[in-house]
Amino acid sequence: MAVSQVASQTSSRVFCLNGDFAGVSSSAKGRIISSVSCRGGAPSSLSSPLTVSNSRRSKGGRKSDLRPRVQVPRRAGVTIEAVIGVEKKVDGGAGSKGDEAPPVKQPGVEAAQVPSMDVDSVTEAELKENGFRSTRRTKLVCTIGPASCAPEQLEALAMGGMNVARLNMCHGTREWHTQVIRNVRSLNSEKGYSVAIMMDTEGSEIHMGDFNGAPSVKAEDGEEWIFTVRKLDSLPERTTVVNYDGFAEDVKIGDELLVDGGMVRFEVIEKIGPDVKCKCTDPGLLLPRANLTFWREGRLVRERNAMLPTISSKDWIDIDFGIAEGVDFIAISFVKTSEVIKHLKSYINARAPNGSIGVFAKIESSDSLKNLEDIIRVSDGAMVARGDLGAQIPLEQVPSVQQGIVNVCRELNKPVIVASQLLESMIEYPTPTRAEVADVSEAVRQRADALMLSGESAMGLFPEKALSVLRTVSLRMEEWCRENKAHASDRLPELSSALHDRISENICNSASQMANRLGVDAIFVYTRRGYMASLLSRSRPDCPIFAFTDTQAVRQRLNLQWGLIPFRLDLSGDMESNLRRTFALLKARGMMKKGDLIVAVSDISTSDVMQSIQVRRIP
Ligand SMILES: Nc1ncnc2c1ncn2[C@@H]1O[C@H](COP(=O)(O)OP(=O)(O)OP(=O)(O)O)[C@@H](O)[C@H]1O
Ligand SMILES: CC(=O)C(=O)O
Ligand SMILES: [K+]
Ligand SMILES: [Mg+2]
Repeated sequence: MAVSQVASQTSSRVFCLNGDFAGVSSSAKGRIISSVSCRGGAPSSLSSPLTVSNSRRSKGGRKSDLRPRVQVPRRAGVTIEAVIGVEKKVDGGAGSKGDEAPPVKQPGVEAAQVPSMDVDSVTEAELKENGFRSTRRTKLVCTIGPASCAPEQLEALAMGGMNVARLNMCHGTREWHTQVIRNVRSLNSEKGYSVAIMMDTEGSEIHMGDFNGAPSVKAEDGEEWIFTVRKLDSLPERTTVVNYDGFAEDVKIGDELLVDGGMVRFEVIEKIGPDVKCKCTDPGLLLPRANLTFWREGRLVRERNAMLPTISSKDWIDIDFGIAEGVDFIAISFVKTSEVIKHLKSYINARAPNGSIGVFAKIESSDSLKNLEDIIRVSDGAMVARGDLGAQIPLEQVPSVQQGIVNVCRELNKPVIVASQLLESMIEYPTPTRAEVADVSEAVRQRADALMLSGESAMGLFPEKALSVLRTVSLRMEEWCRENKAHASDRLPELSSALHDRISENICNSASQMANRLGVDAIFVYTRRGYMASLLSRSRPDCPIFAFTDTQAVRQRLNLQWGLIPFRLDLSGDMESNLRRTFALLKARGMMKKGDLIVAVSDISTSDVMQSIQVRRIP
């Protein structure tokens, strides 16, 4: 389809307010019909014809020293360097309504009229201290447990950069979870953090019980243990309960039982009614409710497990609890097909305002790998749950599968969390192994949206130290990637075939590319549903993305996406007014200063200019 056809079909035109924009040929002055491609052909969509010839970057801090060739003085003293927009014709008029000045208000006055712009207080402090460019792009998730549930422990994690608190419904009582949610919420409201909450379902996995309240129990080599399906109030020594009633019936003598994917191993030696006697063949620490898989003749026994529902009746009760508590994300364990995600999403939509809870698919079974694309397509994001995944597929396949899942998520524009054992040794020790640092770095280099701590923050001795390792390793690797232009040749396939979405996608890809070439300080996006913000995040630009949205739920959900700094702000339909107000508020709070250069895009369209890219210098 030719560009002109596209344009006529949508009554859209591409224009450039400032025809002298650097690098644009003079023949294109005034109207650049082809400057933003609305056509297919993914790779080329990333290489916008807008080549900016005089893009220069200074060494220190990489602040751009690009001077506008023509500065068009505009309203309220704001300098517009360039505007490139896709205009939606509403009334057949030729002019852009964007040129019509809305009522001019002084920035200071507006700031006073709009008292609040909410942004995470830790991010705000980092921005002020280190400047835009050095903010962390990779998001951090902490599993909350006995080592991190008290208000002061949660606050230490929030201060340390926790973006999302994860509650694993395998553990803890309803009261305990309610209290943790309450603690996080009060920290957010009292101290200005914006920690989101993720609920992780138990799923129909087979796991051990608790050990009379002990944090862990050692199983020694050659020891005989009883695995029982009896409901015991108090456990005799070397005994554990198994939560799955069919267990004693299903296992066979000679089967191997793997605890947490092989951290500890047992061999079945005798069946005695509801009890199964096993010998420890690989010693190690047994954690409460550790996951169990059983293997026969070198193969995982899956038939029984496969019969169990992905969402158990207990999970549905937990999900109702999550909806009632207004959690931001629900992660579903042991997803096998896309059907269960679709079903859950319609269940949630019928009970909670549309889209306010993000549904994440945990990829941790071989079934989920078979249906990976379908599952991710219908989910709001995914988790590479390497703990259980490593028990279901050979361990040596986990790294390449991880890279594959991260790639699919990026292609389909879904946030992805890399989880489990990132810093496992830090459960007990204050420093990580070199191999763990390499593993964390690799996930950052793969450009996963988020990294997750499990036992390290839930029941380890050093939750804050573990979080700080994730933070510093992420920052360093992100910097390395930028310095080495490690991702300059990344190609993303086109996401959608619907024209409106393709325009958004091309606008965002081009905006990111312009931002990189111009070396701007930040990209601003004004977005109601967060879609444009996610598209910008997907293109992984060199600078941070400030995402302004008017709903708290969207702001919380953007917390989990790479490179986004979400702000909650009342938005008007007029882009110019949004921009001026944001500049004033950010300057007043010391988060930006005169002369900073930004690229701005928007999907807010109450006026007839739908989507546009602007390059602005802060007045
Ligand atoms: N709410 C909690 N209460 C007590 N202990 C917890 C809690 N949450 C986690 N833990 C402890 O931390 C360990 C690791 O936590 P996590 O929830 O990530 O486990 P996991 O078994 O990897 O996850 P999953 O069950 O989803 O596969 C658990 O084995 C458990 O000992
Ligand atoms: C996080 C999780 O569920 C796993 O790694 O198995
Ligand atoms: K779980
Ligand atoms: Mg798991």
